Amino acid sequence: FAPTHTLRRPNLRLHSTADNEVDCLVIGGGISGSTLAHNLHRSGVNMLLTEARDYLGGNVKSRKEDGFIWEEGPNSFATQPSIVRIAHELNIDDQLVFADESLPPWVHHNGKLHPLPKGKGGKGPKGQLELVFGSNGVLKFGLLGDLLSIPGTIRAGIGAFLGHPKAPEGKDETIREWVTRTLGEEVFLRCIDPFVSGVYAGDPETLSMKAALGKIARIEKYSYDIEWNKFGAIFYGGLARQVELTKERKADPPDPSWVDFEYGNPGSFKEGLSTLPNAISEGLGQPVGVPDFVSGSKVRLQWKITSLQSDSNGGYLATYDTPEGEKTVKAKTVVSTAPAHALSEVIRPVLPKVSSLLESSRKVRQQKGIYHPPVYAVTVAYPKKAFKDVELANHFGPLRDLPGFGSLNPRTEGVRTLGTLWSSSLFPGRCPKDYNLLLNYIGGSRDVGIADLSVEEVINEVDKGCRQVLLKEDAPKPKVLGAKLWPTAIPQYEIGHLELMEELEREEKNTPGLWICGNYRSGVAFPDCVTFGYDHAKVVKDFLQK
Ligand SMILES: Cc1cc2nc3c(=O)[nH]c(=O)nc-3n(C[C@H](O)[C@H](O)[C@H](O)COP(=O)(O)OP(=O)(O)OC[C@H]3O[C@@H](n4cnc5c(N)ncnc54)[C@H](O)[C@@H]3O)c2cc1C
Ligand SMILES: C=Cc1c2[nH]c(c1C)Cc1[nH]c(c(CCC(=O)O)c1C)Cc1[nH]c(c(C)c1CCC(=O)O)Cc1[nH]c(c(C)c1C=C)C2
Repeated sequence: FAPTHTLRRPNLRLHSTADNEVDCLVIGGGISGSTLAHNLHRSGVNMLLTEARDYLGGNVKSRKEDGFIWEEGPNSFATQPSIVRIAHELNIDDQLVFADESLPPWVHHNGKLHPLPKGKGGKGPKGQLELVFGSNGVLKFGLLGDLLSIPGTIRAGIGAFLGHPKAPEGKDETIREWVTRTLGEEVFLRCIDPFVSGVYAGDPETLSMKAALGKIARIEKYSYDIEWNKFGAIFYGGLARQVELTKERKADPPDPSWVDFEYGNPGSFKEGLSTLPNAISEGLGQPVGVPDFVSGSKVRLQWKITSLQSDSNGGYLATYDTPEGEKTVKAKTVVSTAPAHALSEVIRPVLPKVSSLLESSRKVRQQKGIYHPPVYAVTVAYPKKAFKDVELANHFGPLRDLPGFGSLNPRTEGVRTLGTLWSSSLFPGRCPKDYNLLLNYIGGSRDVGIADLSVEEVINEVDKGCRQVLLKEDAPKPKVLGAKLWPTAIPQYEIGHLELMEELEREEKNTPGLWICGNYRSGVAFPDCVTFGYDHAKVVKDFLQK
């Protein structure tokens, strides 16, 4: 094929042949890229998966040591069919573990823990209105302990059952604006603010409601769509969403050969989430723990893409920095799943406009691009006897048993840690019996200074937070298992995000066979990434067949 070179890169090597030639090149071996590669390979596409790090999984990284199993990145997934399907295909379905569905998330308020409502089987809090969003966009109504005051409950009740002011025409509302308009300030501060921390580590004053919590934002539209409700009372929208969801699930039921699962139930694998990318790696011919070139493998580790250009045959030529020096790959189609901030320079030759749209997609705030704040994941263990001697509300039992998903700290409560996952309560075998294992997330959009602290300082902050919420005053120092900084952790779907994505889609039409994807486009949740891998493989296959 014809040599490719541009004036912008005078030092570019001229290639008479590429080191590899494939039908589909996948850039980035996180959960999005590896599941895509698995599906492409399975459907017979000649593909290559390239990853800058020395392992597959991206920010999914499970560790095991001294009788403890813990996660450095995501903790669990809300189970969806795409996960059960891929586990079945990879023959790791016997490794799947699901948490007890009735374990609620708790919110720390006024020195006490308050349970948030859970789906079926939960011991529903008693006393006040329960009004909480599930991430699938279903509003759960019921009774909510004493987390809300009586005026707060009345305000939420009016918004939920009677109606609320309409959104200003055409405005991209922030999460804070949307929630205070529909349900009031108190629901925002005590329920939604911590929920936003627990998903985006984000700032509800800059996140776009439609972009970040689109499924929930749509319940307002559903409520207006219902003829007999003219005031937007979102309860009816919640019902409409539930009906829609039930229809969707009936239309596409799980395969009878898959293991039984409950939609949305927190899940993982016995040895942690890395089980999935590890199984994909093995399936693609790259043994786990071997970062070097393996003959016949469909994976290249430690390959960092530096440039992507069009070639004269309508395909693409990718250049990589690798341990063996510069390498090139010629591909009919290319899918990038690398983070936006890693990609903007790479795609400048093919998509200059998208390149500048994504230009500042990193740690700097208030610029173009997609903001990715830093988050520390700190795993610590304390002996069970170090936990406060208190009984939890709603007959959940003693705090030391940690009967829950975890605890969230609203920004109003003076605890720096955003939230603590009660890892050893969720899945079996995560730590010795006399310990509780806690995964703490600290930092995020509202606390970017966390990245400037020393590891010891971060661990001290986490220990202090655990003492404020969970531990006795005389609790011993924790056993620290891991403290991992993700400098650009989770893409923030801020005001203007949807417009940016629309522009990306328009520009992408100029480069057939090249797709710029990732968790900043198809959703940040682990199951969203797995579903993307399944859906996008079909898009690539269709394109290649045409
Ligand atoms: C701390 C944390 C906790 C989370 N908790 C949860 C949770 O509990 N549940 C949940 O559902 N979701 C959670 N998430 C979100 C979810 O884990 C992520 O959205 C998901 O793992 C992203 O996968 P990805 O493949 O899209 O991106 P990534 O994992 O970022 O993968 C992108 C890959 O591209 C590679 N790359 C970068 N530059 C280049 C280059 N130049 N050349 C080649 N490769 C390159 C990177 O090394 C990386 O492996 C969490 C995320 C974080 C950070
Ligand atoms: C406090 C900080 C964080 C906690 N988790 C995350 C952060 C930043 C990251 C995260 N957690 C979830 C997602 C996916 C979102 C989705 O749409 O499903 C992300 C990006 C999952 C999640 N987190 C909470 C719930 C209820 C869920 C969905 C269920 C599941 O995946 O099993 C709430 C929650 N997050 C954290 C805590 C301590 C907590 C509740 C107590 C930590």
